[in-house]
Amino acid sequence: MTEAAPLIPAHSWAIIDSTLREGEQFARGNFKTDDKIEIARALDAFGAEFIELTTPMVSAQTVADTKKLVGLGLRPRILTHVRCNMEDARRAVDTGVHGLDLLFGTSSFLREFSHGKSIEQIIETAREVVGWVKSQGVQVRFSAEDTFRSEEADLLQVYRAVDEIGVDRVGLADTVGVATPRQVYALVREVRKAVRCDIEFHGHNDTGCAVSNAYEAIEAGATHIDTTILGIGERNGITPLGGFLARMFTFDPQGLIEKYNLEMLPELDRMIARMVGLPIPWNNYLTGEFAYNHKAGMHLKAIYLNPGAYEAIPPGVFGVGRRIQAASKVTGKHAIAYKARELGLHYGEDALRRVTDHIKALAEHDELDDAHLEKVLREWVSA
Ligand SMILES: CC(=O)SCCNC(=O)CCNC(=O)[C@H](O)C(C)(C)COP(=O)(O)OP(=O)(O)OC[C@H]1O[C@@H](n2cnc3c(N)ncnc32)[C@H](O)[C@@H]1OP(=O)(O)O
Ligand SMILES: O=C(O)CCC(=O)C(=O)O
Ligand SMILES: [Mg+2]
Repeated sequence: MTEAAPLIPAHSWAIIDSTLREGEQFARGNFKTDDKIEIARALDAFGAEFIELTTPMVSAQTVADTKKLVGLGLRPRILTHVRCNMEDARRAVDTGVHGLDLLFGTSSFLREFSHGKSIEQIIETAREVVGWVKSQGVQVRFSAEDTFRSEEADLLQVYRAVDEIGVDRVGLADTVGVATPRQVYALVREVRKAVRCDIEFHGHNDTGCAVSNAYEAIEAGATHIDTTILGIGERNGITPLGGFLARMFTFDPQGLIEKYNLEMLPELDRMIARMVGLPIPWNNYLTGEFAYNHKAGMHLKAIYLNPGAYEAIPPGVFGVGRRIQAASKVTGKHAIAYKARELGLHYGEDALRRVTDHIKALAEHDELDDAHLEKVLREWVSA
């Protein structure tokens, strides 16, 4: 019997990691040349398909860093994120990057308060800029910034036009993190019907939907997802690499294992936490301190028999360990018996009930660590 094809095969989408672009817009993101090299090399070792860099318009240092990163000859394709105008495009192509991620705001907010251009002017400018970038043999993506507060008719007009001009991808950006998963699915579906090129999704996390929105985008036909390590970015950030991988792992575990060096995730998260001077959040996807902490008696009974009973994703695949917290007021006799057996101790049924109740009572008042639990278990046997 052949295995059923995965619901969403891992080879149907790629990661554009924007830690070195969106991540530089994070409150504490201010990467120096050496940091950028370390991040880019780590993303290469991990297997990210694309690395997006901040526009070279920022500074001479950014131009120099961009050239240096391109010169490393890494496997991920190096992209830079630039406004849709000829000056920025020329400066970007001069750095030797493999692709330009162009953007132009299409919502009334951005047309009125940012660049002041009409939809017709946006298309006219895109024609000139995209045409020129393509003529230089460089990949190009065109994104409608603030997509989900733009008029659908305007979006389709813009996307169809840039598709005809010859972009490699169009981008949908949930710039203020307002889109719902259903909206993302519906709009990507419409865009999928309207263009032949690839489709990229960039989602902010203001309303907590960045991972689900990225997933819905893929389900609807998107081919590229923007992530950053730990989700760093403007305000509270974008789709985190780890959260996105956790989501996608459940559909095609083997595909992800073959595509990426998943065991590197804790190292990537620690690297960025160190560089931005913040701890990894305790509840972070996969790598948070308590992401694999098991505590309740009912859970522990089953976990000892088969960890899959209370884990969607085996932690070892992502280089993470599990923690069994057996000594608490919510523990149960199976967990205590298991802990005792590990110490070579065995209790009859009555003794097990009594020692379990004793531990639960102690834990009502005090935090019990493993050493304290061991002491209680040993004393109970000799008492
Ligand atoms: C949602 C996002 O994350 S979008 C990406 C945001 N990234 C960045 O801003 C990159 C870092 N930015 C910078 O270093 C600077 O903003 C620069 C170098 C790009 C521009 O700096 P300045 O010339 O000082 O302009 P400033 O930042 O104040 O204003 C933005 C300018 O970009 C224009 N602009 C905004 N969006 C676009 C666009 N998509 N295409 C072309 N021009 C645009 C605005 O109209 C404004 O131009 P104006 O001076 O003619 O009014
Ligand atoms: O270029 C894009 O698609 C995304 C730009 C961006 O960071 C955003 O809109 O939040
Ligand atoms: Mg963004």
